[in-house]
Parts: sequence; C-alpha cells; structure tokens
Amino acid sequence: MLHKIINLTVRDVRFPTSLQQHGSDAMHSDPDYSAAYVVIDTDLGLKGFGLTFTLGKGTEIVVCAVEALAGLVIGKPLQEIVSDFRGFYRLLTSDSQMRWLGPEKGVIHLATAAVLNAVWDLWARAEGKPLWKLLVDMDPKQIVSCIDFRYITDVLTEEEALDILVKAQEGRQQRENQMLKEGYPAYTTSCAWLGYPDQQLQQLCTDALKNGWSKFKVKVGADLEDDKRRCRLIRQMIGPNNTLMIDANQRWDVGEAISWVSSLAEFKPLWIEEPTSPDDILGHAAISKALAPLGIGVATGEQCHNRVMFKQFLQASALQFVQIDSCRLGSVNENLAVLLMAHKYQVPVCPHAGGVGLCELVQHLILFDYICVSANLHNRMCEYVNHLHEHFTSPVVIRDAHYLPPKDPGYSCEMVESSVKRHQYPEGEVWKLHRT
Ligand SMILES: C[C@H](O)[C@@H](O)[C@@H](O)[C@H](O)C(=O)O
Ligand SMILES: [Mg+2]
Repeated sequence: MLHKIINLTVRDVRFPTSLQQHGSDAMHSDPDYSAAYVVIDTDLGLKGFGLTFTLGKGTEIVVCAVEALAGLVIGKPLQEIVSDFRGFYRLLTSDSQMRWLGPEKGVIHLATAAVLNAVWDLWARAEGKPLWKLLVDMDPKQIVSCIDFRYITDVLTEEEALDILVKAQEGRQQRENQMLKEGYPAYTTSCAWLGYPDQQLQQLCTDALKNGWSKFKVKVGADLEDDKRRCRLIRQMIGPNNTLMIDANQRWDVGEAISWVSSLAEFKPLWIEEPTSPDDILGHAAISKALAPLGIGVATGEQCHNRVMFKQFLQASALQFVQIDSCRLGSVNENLAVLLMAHKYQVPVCPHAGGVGLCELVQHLILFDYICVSANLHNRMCEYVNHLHEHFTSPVVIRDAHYLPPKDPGYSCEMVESSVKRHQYPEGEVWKLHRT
C-alpha cells in the first residue's frame, strides 16, 4: 500500500469491428470498438490498468481529457487515495476549471472513469485480490466511504446505504460460494447485431443455443418490417420459454417508441432498451407506463451519464431494468451509489457490457451486487458479447452462459501489450493496413 503513483500514460486503441458490422445498431452503423487505455506506474513497480470504452474517432478526444486529469493523480500515494476515496473522486470530478466540461457527464466523465478504473485496478492488485473480492471483503463503512453522496441524499443517505449493506451481510458467504460454483447468469447480444444478414443470425443463434444460451438480445429500430422478420426468426428458434430482449439504441420519439414496440409485442420481449433519448426521463416514464400492460419493461443505462440521472429514472418509475456501465459512470465509486439506489427501489440491475473490455470490468460489479447488496437473481442477468476478449491478459470466463468469478488480482483491465501496439491509432499495424 506504500505505492506512490509516479506516471500515467493513455493510448488510443481501436479495433476495426465495423468492417464486419459487429456492434452495429439503429444509431451506430459503423462502430469501431475502441478504448482510451490508461496505465499507471508506481515507484515500487506495481502498475494499474484502466480504460473507458468509446467508438473510433471519439477516442482521441477522450485521450486528451485523460491527459488533462493526469496531473491530479501523479504524485499521489495509493494509501492517501483509498483512505479518502470519496475525496479523491471529488477531486477528479470537481476540479474548478474542468468541471465546466461536464459536470460528471460526457467526455470528461468517460475520462474520469478510465483514470479511476486504473486506480481501482491498482488497489486490487496491491491487495492481491480480484476487484469483486476486494469489494466483498470490505467493511460496509469502507464501501460507503468511497461514494460521493452529493446530489443523491434526497433518495439515499449515507446511513441508509450503510444499513442496506449491513443487512445484506447475512448469507454473504453462501452467495459467494454459489457464485464461485455456478457463476453469474448472462445473456448474449452476439447473435443479432443490426447489420447481420438473416442467415448469419440463424447460424449464430443455432450455435448459441447449442452452447447453453437461453437469453438473447436483438437490435431493432431501423425498419419495422425488418424488425418483425428478425424477431419472428429468433423467437421461432429459441421457442416460447427462452428470453428475448430488444434494443433500439435511442432511435425513436416517445410516441413512435410506444407504437413500434406495441407492434413487436407478439414476440414477447422482456424489455425494450433505450427506446428514446437517454436523457429523456419523463419520456421513458411515459413509455414504461404505456408498455406495462403488454408485459414489456424499459431498460436503459449504457448512456445514462451519472448517479443523478439514475436517481431521477428511479424516482419517476421510468425504467424497470437498470443497466449500469463500468466506463460511463465515474468508475466503481459511482456504480456503488447506483447499485444501492436500485436496491432501495427494488429495480433489478442488468449491466451493460460488450464493447471492448466492458464484460471484463462489469462482471466484478455485478458479483459484488449479488453477494453484498441485492441477494437476488430474479430477472437479473449480465450482458455478454463474444468479441475482443483475446486482447486481455485475464479474459472473462463463461461457462454454461454464466460469468465465472475472475481469479486474478485486479479489475481485469490489462490488455495484451502486443494487441495494444497493433491496434494503437493511427500508428498500429492494423490501422496502417486499413488505410492502404
Ligand atoms: C454500439 C454498441 O455496439 C451498442 O450497440 C451496444 O453497446 C448495445 O447498445 C448493447 O446494449 O450492447
Ligand atoms: Mg444497448
């Protein structure tokens, strides 16, 4: 714990996923999964690795923002940071000049996530534990001391948070054992990206069923007839008892969302994800209300930029599934706040993952949620996408459609150095090839 941070580097790492339409949806037709990848060096040689997820061109802007934050981190002993993590979170998010860029949203908040993810990784490594286990072993008081309660005390006070955590101590060991044995349930988005032709959809779905997957997400929102055909195809293949979810990635206005999703109700989706602007809380509430009689919930969160937004979504009954994101919110600190608020409102958390590295990171948070907060698996599952795991030194392990708890110390953010070099933009080999 005597490690002092002496340097922070950030690199622009991009994968040309758009070439094969991996990751495509109704709003992002050519996503190149990318990361602003951070490495923290300490005086004793231990390193911390962190990232935030972005798409292609956006990465260079996030890299600049990380560089702007670096000065707040370099020179700090790890012990000083973690003994007042709330204070350190505030230092990063409340810098009196840089907060004008957010506050706590957009590019500057993505950068905060990348930096803090690296600090959490460093802490877990210093303790020799995977991050989920570091959190599980923490005293509830220490967990609460990592959270910035500013702006949420009207819904969740520090005392209430502590109370939730203390109550959930009962049965903690059994739940940890259960997770180690069975893993955390997952669903797959890999079968049905918007740009995939029907034949590919069919093949991927056949393979996924064979591999034990029972919950499937389909991209919708560009063309209603296409959506009907694709949903029918998937529903027919998976049968009436498996789970189907649909995701429109913010394509519609409120009224349009209600009528479009009503036309897809016959396929019995569990949820419609991001039906409209991610900022439109009351719009989501109207959609939730209209779709409730059809048995369809509203899910959102991958672009819900901070705990204040989540607070209001919960207050307004505007979502029925909370999709936390390890890189959109201000790292573990802010995610803890959202997990606790979701618990208070008894709304299930189903994390957003995929991208590059998001599965690796968020699995730690949802394991903590089950073991130490929610103690509940009903209607809960973590997203899984089967791309780019080979670029990580501790890739996710999936068995029978469940995430098995990571064993290596840290936050699973470290990338294979040769992959980083090859994919660095613009000088990496992969990008030289694509430009010629
Ligand atoms: C551009 C990305 O692939 C998104 O489509 C993706 O994150 C998606 O919304 C998801 O829920 O996985
Ligand atoms: Mg989505």
